[in-house]
Amino acid sequence: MLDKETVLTALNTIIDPMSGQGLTDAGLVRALIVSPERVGFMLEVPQDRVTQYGPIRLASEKLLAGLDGVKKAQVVLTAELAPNPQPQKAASARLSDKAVEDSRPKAPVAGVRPNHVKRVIVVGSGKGGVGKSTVSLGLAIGLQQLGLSVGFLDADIYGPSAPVMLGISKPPEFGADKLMVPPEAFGLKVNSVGFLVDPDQAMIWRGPMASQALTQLLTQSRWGTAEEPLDVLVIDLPPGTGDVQLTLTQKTLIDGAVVVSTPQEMALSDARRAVTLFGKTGIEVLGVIENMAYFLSPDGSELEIFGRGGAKKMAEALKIPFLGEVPLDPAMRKGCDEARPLTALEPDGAMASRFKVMAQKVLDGLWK
Ligand SMILES: Nc1ncnc2c1ncn2[C@@H]1O[C@H](COP(=O)(O)OP(=O)(O)OP(=O)(O)O)[C@@H](O)[C@H]1O
Repeated sequence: MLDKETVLTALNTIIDPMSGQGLTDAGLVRALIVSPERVGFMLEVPQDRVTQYGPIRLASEKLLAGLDGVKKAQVVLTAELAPNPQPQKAASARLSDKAVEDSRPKAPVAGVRPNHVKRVIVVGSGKGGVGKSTVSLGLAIGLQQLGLSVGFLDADIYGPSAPVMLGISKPPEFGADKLMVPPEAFGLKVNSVGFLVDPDQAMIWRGPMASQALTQLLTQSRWGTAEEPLDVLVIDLPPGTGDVQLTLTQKTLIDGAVVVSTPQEMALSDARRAVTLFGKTGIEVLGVIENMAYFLSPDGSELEIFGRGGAKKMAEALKIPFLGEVPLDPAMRKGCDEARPLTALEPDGAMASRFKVMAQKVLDGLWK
């Protein structure tokens, strides 16, 4: 089986035109993924040099494709972080149908990206209790298992769950730079509104107070450094489409959103509202996930307890990607309650594979 060392050594034979060093030594090989399905990395270069590196991208892809045992090679050319503030991404061409006008990303919104974070995604749901936090965490772990550095911000003021799901009891400490240092759990950098306040108090926060606390968690946490920026920050939003979600999505430069729903019509109509909210704030919806799609019974049959397929149909109707379904799995519930996330503990298990596939789709949407 091919390993990362071999790939890095091979890539070092390609010379970076700027530094004269091999690509690996020059630090240009980022987010390297070596899996049985594919080998790939992000070639991260200064913004004004992107065109110059086109041939290097092609040469790297060709080299990877020629390595023994590689089925698919993919090199994504990306510009280094620009200073804040940056304009929000332009509207997506995919949401063009008149019928889904409301869910289209509108005019670009200026927002601030947290320092040293390359991409920010939000995970939302219209309705509470659909498993948004469970799915957000699964996606964050999936992205990390694909080789990225990942942060997880639990912004759910109505029910912060990261401290319990990940077993973190101590709030973050402050560094010399007066920034919060997010504690690490299962390879993720984690911060949560639950570390700042008693959850019972958070429930009764008025909109502006809650928004301010969330902005603080976002911008005053040391997610990454200039030398080691964070690849992706996953934000678990509070359920619904109220002021808090609106303010957060307007003030922050967000690269994409994922919407979680269960199959029932009630949950779906709320999920549609969440898609609309993202559209209004100029955020591209990277996809929809159907949680609790079915229950796999011990005899192997798939029981569709809440119905199945509604989220996929909704995604098709709104012309947004469907990322996949997550079955009801008691081991998943138990893992969350006991701070033993199933997909982190069983990285080769069926549930982890499912989340890796969805994380890959998110990744493809973020770095297209
Ligand atoms: N696919 C699943 N299989 C089994 N249990 C699940 C699954 N998804 C979520 N759960 C369980 O359902 C409960 C609610 O999930 P979670 O807290 O993730 O929902 P939420 O949408 O974030 O809720 P809230 O809106 O209250 O923040 C939790 O006990 C969780 O472990």
